[in-house]
Amino acid sequence: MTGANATSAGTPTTTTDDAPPWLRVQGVSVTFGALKALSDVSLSVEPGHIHAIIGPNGAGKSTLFNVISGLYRTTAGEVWLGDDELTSLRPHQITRLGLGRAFQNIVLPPHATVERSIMLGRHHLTSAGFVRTGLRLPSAVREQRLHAARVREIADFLELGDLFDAEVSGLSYGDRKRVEVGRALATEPRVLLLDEPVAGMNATESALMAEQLRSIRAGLGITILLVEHDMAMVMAIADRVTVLDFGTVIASGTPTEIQRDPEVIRAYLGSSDGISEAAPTATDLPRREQP
Ligand SMILES: Nc1ncnc2c1ncn2[C@@H]1O[C@H](COP(=O)(O)OP(=O)(O)OP(=O)(O)O)[C@@H](O)[C@H]1O
Repeated sequence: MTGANATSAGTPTTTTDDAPPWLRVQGVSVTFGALKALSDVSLSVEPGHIHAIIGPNGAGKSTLFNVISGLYRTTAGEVWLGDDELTSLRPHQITRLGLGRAFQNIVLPPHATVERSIMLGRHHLTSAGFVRTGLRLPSAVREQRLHAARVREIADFLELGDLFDAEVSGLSYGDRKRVEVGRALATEPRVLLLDEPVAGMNATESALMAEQLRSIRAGLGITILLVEHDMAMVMAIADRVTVLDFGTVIASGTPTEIQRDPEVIRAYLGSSDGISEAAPTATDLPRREQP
């Protein structure tokens, strides 16, 4: 597979042995009983972009992420990563193809250290089995060293180096979220899915996360697809934005285009009446609660 390589320097690098893949969602529908959570949703995520999915509560954003990462099955439609169809694959197979995901609710074991937590992301890359590792065979030891070096690089890259041996349970919320991003980066993704990366963070933590997402894109060449309710963050870092409402795509474009789109304003506010130059833009929009 492609992805980032361990180097002796502190900054991880990315191999360039093949072109970065497009992520394509084509005509995806998902139903839960009578509920249509997604209806004929299509979008393309360009390599090297930060692409945001936004929409009011219940719009289908998490369902879409769960489809892309193999946790939910589609009723119709397809998902492709480059030339690989993901639609019927299992999550670990999708991870192997280069699609990593950081979850909104942190699932890291509380007593694990930062090092152990990031290492969890490398499980599928470990070929040395339990017995070889236990016997400390040279090949297994070599492999362990490479993984350890890579984990160290990722921690340093995310400015978690000083916390390397600390237990995750003792970290601030923002640091724990960054460890979760580190775990996802350790899977060596070509495309990284981030589920509300700044939810619950204070302003300083959000600013650091935004800066690090830009670095992940620019420094590692990793495409980012994120779901986020924090509009200021989305408008500041996204190249493209896709807006979902009631399971359908109602708009797609640059942040500036999306902020002015009457359909988007209507979706968030419930009405487009009276939209004018002075009307609120999507940056100011409140969440619409589902009935
Ligand atoms: N496993 C499930 N079983 C039944 N209904 C579900 C399931 N997952 C999601 N839904 C429903 O599908 C619709 C879309 O939910 P989803 O969580 O994808 O929205 P969302 O845009 O992520 O919302 P939020 O911003 O509140 O997280 C909702 O009506 C939700 O109740």
